[in-house]
Amino acid sequence: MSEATSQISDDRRETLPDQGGADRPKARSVKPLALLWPYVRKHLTLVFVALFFLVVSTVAALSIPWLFGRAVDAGAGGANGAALLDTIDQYFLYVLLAAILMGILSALRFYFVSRFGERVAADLRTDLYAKLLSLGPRFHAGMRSGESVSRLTADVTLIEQFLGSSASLATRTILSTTGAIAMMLVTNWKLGGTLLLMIPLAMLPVMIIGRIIRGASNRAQSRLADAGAQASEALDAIELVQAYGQEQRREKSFAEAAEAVFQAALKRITARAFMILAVSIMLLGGMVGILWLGARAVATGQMTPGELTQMILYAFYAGSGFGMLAEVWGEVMRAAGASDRASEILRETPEILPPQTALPIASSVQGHLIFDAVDFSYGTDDAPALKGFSLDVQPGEFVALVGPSGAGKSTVFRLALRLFDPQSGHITVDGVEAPDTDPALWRSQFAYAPQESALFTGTARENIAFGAQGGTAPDAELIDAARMAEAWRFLEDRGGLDADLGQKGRSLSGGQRQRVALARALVRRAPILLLDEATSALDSESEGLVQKAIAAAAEGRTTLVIAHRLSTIRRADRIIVMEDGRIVEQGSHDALVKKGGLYARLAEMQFAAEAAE
Ligand SMILES: Nc1ncnc2c1ncn2[C@@H]1O[C@H](COP(=O)(O)OP(=O)(O)OP(=O)(O)O)[C@@H](O)[C@H]1O
Repeated sequence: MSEATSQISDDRRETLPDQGGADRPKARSVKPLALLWPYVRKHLTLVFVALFFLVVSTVAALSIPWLFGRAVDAGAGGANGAALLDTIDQYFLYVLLAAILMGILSALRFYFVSRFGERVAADLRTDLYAKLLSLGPRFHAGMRSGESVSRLTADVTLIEQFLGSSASLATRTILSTTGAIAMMLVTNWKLGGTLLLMIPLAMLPVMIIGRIIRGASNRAQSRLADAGAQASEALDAIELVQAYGQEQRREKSFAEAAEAVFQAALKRITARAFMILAVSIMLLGGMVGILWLGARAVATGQMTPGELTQMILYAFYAGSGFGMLAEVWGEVMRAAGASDRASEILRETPEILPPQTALPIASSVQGHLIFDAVDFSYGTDDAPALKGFSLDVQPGEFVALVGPSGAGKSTVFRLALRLFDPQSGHITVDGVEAPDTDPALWRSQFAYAPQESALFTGTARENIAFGAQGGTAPDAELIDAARMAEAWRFLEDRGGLDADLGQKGRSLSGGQRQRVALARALVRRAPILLLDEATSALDSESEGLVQKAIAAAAEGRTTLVIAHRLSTIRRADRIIVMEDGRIVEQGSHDALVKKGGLYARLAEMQFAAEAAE
């Protein structure tokens, strides 16, 4: 086959191991590719070097048929004996040199083009992830689960394949096809012209079948992705699946998906078989046709045998070039779709940004947290989650937030942490208003322990140090925090700070996870502690330990707890009872019980059993 095709298969092999993104939607135009320009511009030198080798290697490739033709003509040129052999040797030496040169240039081209693709992909991935991390929960809630990760991985892989392979392949194919066509016309315009008219005709069935194959491939890919998602969801919740005896149903639906993948693949295979048939017939038929027309032209003296040889070789270049362009086009459009999706994220601006001139928060912070007439709703169409919410938490005070589900307790925390900003009202720490300071500095005043004590896969050290300002702290501090949080004893048994907590901390019990999460909050040494107490029942020993840990954590800090346990609530200096986004009652446990309002009712229902123990 022609040089172009063998180079293509080399590049294809390079991209084969990573087929990520084959099921990602294509764009309708190539326009979104322009969005990659800032990344391309950063590496212009690399682009020019790659382009240089691309052009010269293509020219070298195009010279080979011509040299062949000359060699053949030299052989048929009437000279004889030693002179003929000399000429043949000479021409074949040229061909050999051109082939070696082409090999070297192609290798250099491949190196620089691929390096460029990988470079841009790495930059783009880093930027995308940084942007994703900077965007608030509102943005992430609006994204389908897994979609952000797909953009980070599958879409960037498509872009990488485009820049590191398809773009170069397309440019090279356009160059070599145009060159081959020009050379065909130069060699013999009559025969060249006839062949040129035939190429598109011959390509038509290939293109049609190619389209069918691509459609079938895409369907198979998306079926496979569906089946994969289904399988990973079930395997993730394997305990639930087995507990509910859902194995067979899950198996059946996966088997259906697997069958659908097979059916889609069968269509693709059938179309491909026809493609092989069509291509073989056309290739052989085309060759016979060229030879036939060529033989006649040589016989009538319109062409030399060398010119015929070179014509055949150029026709192969042009033919495979057309085929390749049709195939590469799909990849170009897919990459355009990928860059559209990637740039959609890059164009987003975080809701909460530092102000032009950020006010500092005094280093000797007291932890005086004030909510003043705060109104907030999550979306423009959503009912307000907080309505005229005012709360003044004194430095060192321990405040318990209680109220029915959906009352707005977690929302108070989210606003305190500036994950969202309120539509109206003010939130201040030690007199500094939230929007006047850098969000990172603002958040460094808070330590937060969520209800679902989310831990990361890794060691106790990594998980506790996650809370430290700057993300690292000496081991001694981590151990202190773990001790205070009543987590050290069980961690010590598992190897101390090096204890592997398993995937997302799953090798720990609920109560243990909570205490590690508390240790993580404690190591932060922040003046304000936000604690979302776990609702799940703990055995009385764990409960006692968690209570001790909370007491230690609250020591010397302003503490807000979304409280579900009577023991925590009793400890509170003040209980804030919320309902429907407002504070409806506040005071001490005894005073509120006496009042006989919402708190008294909640306490009766929720804490009766607990109090009885
Ligand atoms: N991300 C969100 N988008 C839209 N609405 C939300 C979002 N989070 C919470 N809400 C709504 O805001 C209101 C207050 O929710 P919030 O989570 O603050 O309640 P809560 O008192 O913490 O409840 P629970 O005790 O069940 O955790 C609810 O009506 C809830 O449906």
